[in-house]
Amino acid sequence: MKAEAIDDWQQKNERIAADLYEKGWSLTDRYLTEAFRKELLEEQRDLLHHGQFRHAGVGSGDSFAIKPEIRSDKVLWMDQQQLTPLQQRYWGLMAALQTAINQRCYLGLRSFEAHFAMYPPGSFYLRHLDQFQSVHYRKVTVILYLNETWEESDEGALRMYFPAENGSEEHLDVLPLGARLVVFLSGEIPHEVLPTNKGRISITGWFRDR
Ligand SMILES: O=C(O)CCC(=O)C(=O)O
Ligand SMILES: [Fe+2]
Repeated sequence: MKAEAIDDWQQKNERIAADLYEKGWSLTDRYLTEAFRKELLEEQRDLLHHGQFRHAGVGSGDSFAIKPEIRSDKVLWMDQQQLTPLQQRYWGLMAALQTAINQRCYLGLRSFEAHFAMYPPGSFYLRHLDQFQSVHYRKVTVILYLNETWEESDEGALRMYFPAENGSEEHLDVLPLGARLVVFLSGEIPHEVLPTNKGRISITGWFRDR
């Protein structure tokens, strides 16, 4: 990579880490080049066509269950031991982001896990936190959208909830625009995926402290 390209990533990562420190979440558009986004999308479509995706579940360990009334997306976990060259590039970007977050936020992030996600038309994920009751090691959520195009009428926004000044709550809707990266504290920001009208494709990852 050219020196200025590395500077560019470094700057993006430092700003994301600063946002996370100051307000607990961050949004970056054009996190990836169009070429890289398209390659990741193609690879994900390929894996989908080969039937490798499974219905996602909720909870972990003994409490894991497939609950289509709570979430109806399909996922494919990446295997760190068997990453394709393209997935390695994504993993490398996330490693750099993890370093930037650790330097700024002292979260002690030590490992990363990620899955491809596909929300078929009509699917959703009801309001939740990304930390499970019994499992606290997910510290930071990072979602990268890969969609080719997205209009307001396609719906399927990520809705994040925040405490408002008067003790009530406000929310922010974020459309899953291609190459958009959303990062937030897994244990602090309740969120949901509103029903989508169109197939919705992303990679969701979590930085963990163990
Ligand atoms: O895809 C999104 O916008 C959010 C997905 C999500 O909340 C999750 O996988 O835990
Ligand atoms: Fe989530």
